[in-house]
Order: sequence, then structure tokens, then C-alpha cells
Amino acid sequence: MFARTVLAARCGAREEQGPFMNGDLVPVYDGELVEQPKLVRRLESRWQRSRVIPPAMKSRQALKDALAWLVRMPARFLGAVCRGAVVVVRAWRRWVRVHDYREAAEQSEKLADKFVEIRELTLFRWKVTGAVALAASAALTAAYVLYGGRALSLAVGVAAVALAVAGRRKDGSPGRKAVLAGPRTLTWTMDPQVLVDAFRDAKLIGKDETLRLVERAARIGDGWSVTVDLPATRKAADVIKNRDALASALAVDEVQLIVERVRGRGGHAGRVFLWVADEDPYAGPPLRTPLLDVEQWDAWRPVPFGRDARNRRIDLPLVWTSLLVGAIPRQGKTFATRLAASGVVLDPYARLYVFDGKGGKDWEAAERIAYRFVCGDELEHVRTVCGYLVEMVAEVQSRYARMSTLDDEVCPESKITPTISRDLGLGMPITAVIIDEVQVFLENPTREQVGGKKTTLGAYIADLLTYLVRKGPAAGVVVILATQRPDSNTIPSRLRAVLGSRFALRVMDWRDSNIVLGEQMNTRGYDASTLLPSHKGVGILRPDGETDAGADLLAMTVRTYYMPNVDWREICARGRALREAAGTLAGHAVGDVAVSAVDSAAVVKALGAGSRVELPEPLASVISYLGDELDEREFVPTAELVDALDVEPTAFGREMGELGCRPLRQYVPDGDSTRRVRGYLTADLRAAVGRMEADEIGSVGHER
Ligand SMILES: Nc1ncnc2c1ncn2[C@@H]1O[C@H](COP(=O)(O)OP(=O)(O)OP(=O)(O)O)[C@@H](O)[C@H]1O
Repeated sequence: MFARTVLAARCGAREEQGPFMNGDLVPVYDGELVEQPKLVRRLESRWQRSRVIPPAMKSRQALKDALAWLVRMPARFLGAVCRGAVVVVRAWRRWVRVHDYREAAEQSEKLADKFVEIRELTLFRWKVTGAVALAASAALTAAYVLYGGRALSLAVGVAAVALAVAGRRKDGSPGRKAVLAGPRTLTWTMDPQVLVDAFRDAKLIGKDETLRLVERAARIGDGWSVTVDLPATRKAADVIKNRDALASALAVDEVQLIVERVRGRGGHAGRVFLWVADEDPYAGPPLRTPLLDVEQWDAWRPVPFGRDARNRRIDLPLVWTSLLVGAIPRQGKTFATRLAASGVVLDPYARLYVFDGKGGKDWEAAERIAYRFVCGDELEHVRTVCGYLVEMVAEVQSRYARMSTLDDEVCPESKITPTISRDLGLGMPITAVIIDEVQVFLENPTREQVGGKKTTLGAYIADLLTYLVRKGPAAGVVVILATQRPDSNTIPSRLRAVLGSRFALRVMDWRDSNIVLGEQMNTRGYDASTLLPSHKGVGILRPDGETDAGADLLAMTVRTYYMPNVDWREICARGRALREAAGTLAGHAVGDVAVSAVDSAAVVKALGAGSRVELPEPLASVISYLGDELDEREFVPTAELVDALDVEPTAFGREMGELGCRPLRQYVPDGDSTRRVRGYLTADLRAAVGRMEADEIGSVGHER
């Protein structure tokens, strides 16, 4: 059946070798018989011998490739034409919408001014487009009439080739940019240009500005970090403020992006440290408090409070300061407050006043170690708390009086020292006044007569607490307040202004966040209302002093350690055992609940000194003019004060400056727009009053 048969190996390369060429029978591996027609063999041999054909084309693979290229050619051509069409349409769209001009106007914030010009240019370009389209159609019709269908085919062919050239696959061709695959989250670690683009997209630097890489992207903990210098005059504080925009530009959740200003040596106002966590740094199993592993603690040491996003331990200093914890319910407020308290619980020389306005089980375990303990929200509880606070104010006065009699070696500066606080003979232990759900006590409306003046029980408690927060720290008294209603009516500004450390877990809105963290903190990038509900125990800490994350850090997001009831009970039991061993268990813990006799007139006098302080002019007039608005408004223009008080502007400004009130410029509403005017922040005015009150109370305390 076969004229001639060849046993050919399946492998083409072997067929080309000697014995196969002369038509001998050669065994192959699977013994398949294949006929090789004469004509093919002859063509093949001519092809191989030809001198015209380049050697590269003589291999079978090259032939196959060429054939494949020819087969794919129409599809590739069509693809290139389509891409070319997209490129051309895009370019035309940019042109007709005057895109470049519009962008330049937006960049220089003159879009509104240039709007008419842009609109006219757009219209003109639409007209040009219409005219060109009409001319082209007319030309094509004329060509068709004169030369028939071939002219049209030629025109279509030329257009297709032109489009295919525009849309050919080549790096850098218009309309397409080489993009790295995968999330942008990581591309910036490989290509700093991506980071620069992200800063530009987030409007943190201008279109023509760039970043200077101080340190290349490096792996730190479970994330990537980079340090960059912003262009001159750009501020790191603005990057912190607009962290959300940068997170969006980098395509990461904002909880994953940590932005810090690099300060001190090697840092400056335009140097930014960025750290992008691989995943949500606040997810994962709760963290156990390290205090469970210690037998005893020194209340003077900052207490382990939690970890920041980079897993750095954050310790909270308590002595010399006070703490306000605020959050909506069920976010971990009580847990955080108990963490702060546990440092004091584990110090046998420290004393605890625990007042729980919620009346639940949360603080039950503290009853067995507390010197004073109240749990409940009835009137009797509020009265008892008030009584104990009066006792505490008297105690602070007495401590100042006693410290002034101590010799300089023991008490060098009328301030408590670790030695004084542990000397049982002196009786001045570190005392933590812890009040959970403090609003229960502060909002009590029961009418009271205090020092001949009509007031409410709540307002009296606020006065007592303000005194303790202001005067207590130097005498070893630490006030820790927790509230689920951090609004200005609940915690009066005079009390808030003096609370040193703040911790805000999730709150309802930025106003509540500012009430806990301090005025304008949201504009600096710290807003506790943006925390996630699932992040229980995560809050923004504004410490009153140094932390491991840095002395200059204004605030930081911290995930507090998790200390459930069982651990809290264990810590309290340990605290009791320590006190029993040291002989310091006293007060409520041993059944002594009687309030010590105090000179209430002296207490009232000390408190009254603050509210009756005579303010110097012109501050006194400003305060009296503002009245309640002092707490309600944020800013008051100088012109308004000058008008209302009928004073000479230059002298007014100078005298206010001497009292520590410096004016600044702020935008105020003016009809439908805003206007930038000089004026005073009411926070500065309140602070000035606070300073004067503190000086006055201080002098009363010392007189005693
Ligand atoms: N650090 C933490 N880690 C994980 N979960 C926590 C943490 N802190 C608190 N939680 C969870 O949050 C829940 C609420 O905590 P907590 O009782 O402290 O809230 P709260 O704000 O005091 O609520 P309320 O205002 O109702 O008293 C706890 O039961 C606990 O499961």
C-alpha cells in the first residue's frame, strides 16, 4: 500500500539526521509506520539546501512559529485596531473637555474663576469636532462617487492601520500604562513612585512636588514602614490629619495605616514615618494583661495599659496626673478603668476610693481592698460619695499643711515623693479616686446649700472633683473618671480642662470625641468616633507624659489589655493579701465606713476660692460678656469683643496677651461664605481663668 515507508521517530530533530534522509527503514520506539510523500521530501531538502533562506528559518520550529504568527495575525490586528480606537477616543475626550486646562485651574484653586473660559473652549472644540466629522464624511462621499467602493475600502484600510499603530502592544504607548499587578498596598514598597502618586492623589503634595525617601521601605513587625521627607513648607501634621485620604490612595483600611511625625534628633516638621500593617492590627485574640504575672506593683510606675498598632507596649503613668475615660456603652470603658486601677491595687502602700455609679458586679471585687467603696446610683449613694469626696478634699488640704512642716530632705518641693507615700507614719499614701459612670454623680439635681450658696449635689461634686484633680496630684491623689456620656453638660469644662490624661474608646460623634480628648483633636487626626464597633477595648489615648511610643506623640490608638472579671478578682485578691501582709488594709475593706470628721467650712472656703477669684481686666469683662457662651462657643472674634466692651483695640490686645490670651486667625461664617478674622479661642480664655483659679486655690492651700 505504501510506495515507500519510513519508520520515523516522533521527535522531528532526529528525522533531519543522516539515515532518515535516504529513505532507509529505521526502527522507532513505538513502531508506527509513516509514509513520507516524495514531493514533501523534495521540497524539504530544497528548503534546507537553499542559500537564500536564512539559517534561522531552516528549523521546523521557526516554520511553525511563523505559521502561528500568520494565523494569529488577523485577531491581533483586530485587537490593536480596537485598542487604537480606545486610545483615540480617550485623547479626543480629554481634548474636547479641555482636560489639561481644567486640571491646572483646579490645582491652583481657580476653577471657579476659569469656568466661563473652560466652557467656551469646550464649546469651540465641540464645533471643531463637528466640522471635522462633516468634512471627513463629505470627502468620503465624494471619493465614493468618483472612484466607487474601492476608495472607501482604501480609506477604511488606512484608518485601521493607523489605529492599529496607535494601539500596538508596546510599553509606553499612549492610553496604557504598565501597572504592577496586585494590591497597591504593596506596590509602594517596590516602587517609590507609587507612594509619591498616593501622596499626590491624597492632595498632601502638589502635582509638581515629590517626596524624598529618607529610609527605604522596610519590614517592621507585621507591616511595612517607610520614612519620607515632604517638600519644603508641607507639614507632617497635615499628613496625620488626612490619614484617611492617604489610606484610600494606598488602598488600605485606615486602621492599618499609622502615620507619625519624626521628632527630635533626625526629625523635623516635614518628616513622616509611615507604617502599613499587613492586616487589621486590632483584630486577633484579646491580649492578656502582664500584671497577672506580677506579684506586686509599684503605683509610681506607669501601669501596663495595652499595645499600639505596632505592638509596642503602652504604659500609662498615673501619679502626678488624672485620667478621663469616655465611650458609648459596651466598648470597654470599665475594663480600661480597671486596668488603670490594677496598678494601684497591686501596690500595698496605695489606697483606693472606688465609686461605681452603675451598681453592677464590675467593681465588686474591689470592695475587699478599697478604703472607701460605694456602689449604686440612688440618692443615698450620691450623698455618700459626696461625703467621701469632701473628706478627700480635706485630706489633700491636710497633706499640704503637713508637707510644709516636713524638712527639705524628706520633702524638697511641697510635693509627694515615693518615700513619703510609703511611710506609714506620715499617712500620705498614693490614693486613687476611681469613679465609674461619673455622670450619675455629676448630674444629680438635688438642691443643696453649700457655704450659704444654693447649688445642686451634682455641681458640688463637680467642684470637689475639680479641686481634687487640680490640687490632688502633687499630694499623691490620682483621680480616674469614666463616663458613657462625655458631653459638655455632664462633665463641666472647668473639670475637663484640668484632667491630664484622656482615653476615648468609640464615641458617637467627633464632638464627643473632642470632649474626651480635648478641643480640636479631630482636626489633628484623632477622632474616636471613627473607631470600629468590633474593636472592643481599642481607643485613642492622649497621655499626660511619656509613653514607650514616644514622648512627643500627641495621642495614639491603643488596644487595651483584656482583663475579664475572673482576672480582676484574682488581682484584687492579690492586692488584699499584699495589704494584709504590709498591715495597710483599712477603711471599707475592714468594715470601717464612717466618714472622718472634717472641717467642712475649710473645704467650702478652698472650693469657693476658685469660683470667687477676682479676674483682672479686661479678662473679667470678656468672661462676663460671654456668660454661658464661654462653654458653648469655640471662637470669639476680637472685633466683637472690642465693640461689645467698647475698648481700644491695641491696648485690649496687649492686655489680653499679658494675661496669656493670644489671638489667632480663624474662619467665621459671613453670609453664604466664610471670612478669616482675628479672635480668641474660648478654650484659651477658659484656660486663663483656670490658671488664675488654680493660683488662688494654691495660695489658700498653702496658707493653711
Ligand atoms: N481590651 C479588650 N479586648 C477585648 N474585648 C474587650 C476589651 N475590653 C472590653 N472588651 C469587651 O467589651 C465588653 C464591654 O466592656 P465594658 O463592660 O468595659 O464596657 P463598658 O463601656 O464599661 O460598658 P457599660 O457602659 O455598659 O458599662 C466586655 O464584656 C468585653 O467582652
